[in-house]
Amino acid sequence: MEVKRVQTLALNQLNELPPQFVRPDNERPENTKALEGVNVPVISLSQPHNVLVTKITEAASDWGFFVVTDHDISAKLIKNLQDVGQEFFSLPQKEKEVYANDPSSGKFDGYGTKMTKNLEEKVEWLDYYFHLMSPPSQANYEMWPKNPPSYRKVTEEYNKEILRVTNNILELLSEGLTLENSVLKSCLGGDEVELEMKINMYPPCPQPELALGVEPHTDMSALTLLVSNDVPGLQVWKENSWVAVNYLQDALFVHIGDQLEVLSNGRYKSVLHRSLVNKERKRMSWAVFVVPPHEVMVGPLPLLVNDQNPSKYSTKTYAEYRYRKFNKIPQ
Ligand SMILES: O=C(O)CCC(=O)C(=O)O
Ligand SMILES: [Fe+2]
Repeated sequence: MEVKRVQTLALNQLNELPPQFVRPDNERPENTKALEGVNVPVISLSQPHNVLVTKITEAASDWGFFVVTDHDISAKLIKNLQDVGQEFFSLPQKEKEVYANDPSSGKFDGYGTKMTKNLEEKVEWLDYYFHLMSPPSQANYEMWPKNPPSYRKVTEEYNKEILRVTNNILELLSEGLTLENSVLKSCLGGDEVELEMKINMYPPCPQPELALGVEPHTDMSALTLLVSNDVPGLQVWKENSWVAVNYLQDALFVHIGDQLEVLSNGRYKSVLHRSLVNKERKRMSWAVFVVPPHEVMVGPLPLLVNDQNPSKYSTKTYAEYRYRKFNKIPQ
């Protein structure tokens, strides 16, 4: 079935947002404004180890979100990643459609646009590109963009760097639970841990106050590490309000996802977040989801469960978790 892309729709210079994108009153950005004067935690990875563990642990418990600086991923590499992603989305529509995915038949990799499942469900103002990056033995390079030609080289390099930062953050978060620093990584499959890339492309939107880029959700990953272009839009939920995440050049936006909330038995919070869109400018973001292989069982770590802290979550394979989340079946 042919899918109408948001990018194609946006090219028509619409004055009005088509009705399938118009959110109900209580979801509209104009009625759910972000708190002023509150800022998300920003954490430099180059500070003394003990301070770093404390800060990351606090941010993961209080916010489920933090911004990371001094991660040593070069500005040049981030720029290259953004360039190849932008170049892909600038290709003629026909060339992009070659990579079209089809989630309804289990083909998640490729170029996609989320569609309504029923009449009430509103559509998000974005197109995306999704593919597995890591481990290399599992990646299906056929489903990676072949144009621009440097897409693969740049993305493989970014994959290596993001894996290094992921390992570092997982060690710090393990220590924050007073566990050996290797524990969280091994719960996620050790060297088999998977990294998925999702490039989000939010075209300029005629009435951004009525629409959402991505609707409120928590990520089903363990961690998500995201960079965006210089158009702000991400908001995180904190104590009953939205808090806008300011753009910070070359910083990584780190989200705690559902799998770390489960493993930590609720000590770390999977952050509720959403993204807004912009009237004049396109917004783009590059989200890397850190997930366990599908067959890995994930549940609260036995060391964190005792009489005072009974288990709050059931243990199941990541595949089962994912299936339930996609189909909105309670976990
Ligand atoms: O674009 C963003 O900043 C957020 C995207 C997001 O939450 C997601 O892709 O899961
Ligand atoms: Fe997300």
